[in-house]
Amino acid sequence: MALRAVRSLAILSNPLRTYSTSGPLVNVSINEKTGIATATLQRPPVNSLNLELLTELCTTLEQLEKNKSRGLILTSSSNTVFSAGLDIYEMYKPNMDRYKQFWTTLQQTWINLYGSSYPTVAVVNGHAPAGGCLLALSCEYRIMLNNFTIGLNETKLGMIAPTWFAASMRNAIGTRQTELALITGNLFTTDEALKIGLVDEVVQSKNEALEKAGKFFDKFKRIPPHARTMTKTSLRGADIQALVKSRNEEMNKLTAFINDPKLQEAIGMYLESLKQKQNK
Ligand SMILES: CCCCCCCC/C=C/C=C/CC(=O)SCCNC(=O)CCNC(=O)[C@H](O)C(C)(C)COP(=O)(O)OP(=O)(O)OC[C@H]1O[C@@H](n2cnc3c(N)ncnc32)[C@H](O)[C@@H]1OP(=O)(O)O
Repeated sequence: MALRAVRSLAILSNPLRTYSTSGPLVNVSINEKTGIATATLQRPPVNSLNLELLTELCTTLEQLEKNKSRGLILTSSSNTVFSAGLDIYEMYKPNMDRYKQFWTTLQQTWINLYGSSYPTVAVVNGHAPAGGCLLALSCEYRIMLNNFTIGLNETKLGMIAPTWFAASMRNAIGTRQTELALITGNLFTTDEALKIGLVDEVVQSKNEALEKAGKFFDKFKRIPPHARTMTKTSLRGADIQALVKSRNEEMNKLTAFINDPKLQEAIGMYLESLKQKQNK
């Protein structure tokens, strides 16, 4: 908490620096006038989160923190998919060293995004199942385009959403709605998501979403950054600490979980069903 406060106070005195962390899978641009960064996921066809994409995103978030960013918009280069969630191939017959690196990077990406000192907006311009929903939930504000779906659907895949996925959803929609959403693995339509507060605004176009995102950032023009950050930390810090404490234990459980032959069979069948869908 104290460190974050010191960092936040530094924001008041340091001029904004420009920098570039763009990579092949995450394009980063900075609006020179506002200092707001836009990170665009660009891993066709569905921005599934593999180790390489997560590593780039994680590094981008670290750089934004280091450079005292004014804010971040997280969005997708696809017109139909924000992110299809974790790359299922990272969990299918995995190489265990890579699998461990993959989960460690996912955990760190979440810590960096959910706990960022700078304001964050997800412009959800397409479907956002599972890990895609997690990324959106990790931001402070979600603006979604109409006619897509969003949710933590892990139970439908025979998996369990880790506790920090659940905590991120609870932070947005409360315990009751989270329990219902998780046990049913529901994917919400945009309008349903708006109704329960899973997203904050629904818009018709990406331009409109970007305009609304600008209005969200404007709210902080007259708020001292250290007060903003400390308030966010007081609300989200416990969720982050819980993961930090249980990281190793979670990795052991995840390792045992993924090596279960029945789960591997189920994942194989799910991948097949996704392929079949394309052939129809
Ligand atoms: C404490 C310890 C215990 C806890 C245990 C925890 C256990 C582990 C927890 C797991 C958590 C998992 C979270 C996840 O994120 S799992 C991923 C879930 N994602 C999904 O179910 C989404 C699947 N995809 C879709 O529904 C659609 O693709 C959609 C996003 C709606 C886009 O549809 P469309 O535009 O029609 O595209 P296609 O379906 O045709 O897909 C195009 C190609 O992309 C491939 N694809 C899709 N999704 C994924 C994915 N997530 N990973 C890898 N690949 C994916 C799809 O197969 C097509 O491939 P191809 O062209 O080769 O046929």
